[in-house]
Amino acid sequence: MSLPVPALRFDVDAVVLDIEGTTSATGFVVDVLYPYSRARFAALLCERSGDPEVARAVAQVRELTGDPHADPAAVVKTLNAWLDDDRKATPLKTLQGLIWSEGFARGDLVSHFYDDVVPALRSWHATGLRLYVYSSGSVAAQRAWFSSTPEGDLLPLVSGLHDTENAGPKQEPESYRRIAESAGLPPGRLLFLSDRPGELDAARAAGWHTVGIRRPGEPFHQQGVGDHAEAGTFDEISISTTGSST
Ligand SMILES: CSCCC(=O)C(=O)COP(=O)(O)O
Ligand SMILES: [Mg+2]
Repeated sequence: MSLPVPALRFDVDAVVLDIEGTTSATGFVVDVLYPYSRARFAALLCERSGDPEVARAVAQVRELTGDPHADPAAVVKTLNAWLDDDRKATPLKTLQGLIWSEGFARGDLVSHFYDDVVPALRSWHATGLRLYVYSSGSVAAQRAWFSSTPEGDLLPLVSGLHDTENAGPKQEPESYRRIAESAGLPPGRLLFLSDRPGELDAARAAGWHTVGIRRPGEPFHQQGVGDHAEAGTFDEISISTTGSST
């Protein structure tokens, strides 16, 4: 009996991965990580207000809310409201990243990956394909996420981490151009995997290949991924790398 042949085939040099809804369950992020950060915002702002990253994020919250004098309690209230809406605001993600990376380092947290993801990442990496992450979660959060997985440290598989701070918003083509430039690759040599059609549209507008990942139970599963190629799991995607860009 022969194995099923993946329907989607690409020749690229790099795959760029979204996390929530793509490599990993939104439910895990919302049910495990969000409460963990919610319980610690007040202490972080109170005890580490002098930390430059905390101070910068607080200043960004004040700017975004148009309230330059918001006190720590008001800032925490805003952060919690953004959490309730799963709003991907950069200062929220910065502060969550600080809290989560300490939680992962302490062993309180272990990340989640769908079953098909880690074998695919290992096998793609083994063929010479470069793997990058582009997530609304901060670079600090991504580093902790890939370091502390149920299958050990996966960070050595990853060539670079991108977030809304170093690349820009995920729904803007310019962000994808920035990532391609930092990887030193032409846009046609990059493949982006994401669950969100707006992100896939932006990547395609920048000249990238795209596959929408539609997993049952994920928030974007019903809506679909527009006219992008789609896969239910990473097993359905076959990637070769001829290195033709070098
Ligand atoms: C390790 S990142 C935690 C998840 C998160 O906070 C997030 O916003 C993920 O968004 P994505 O862009 O990966 O869908
Ligand atoms: Mg996502």
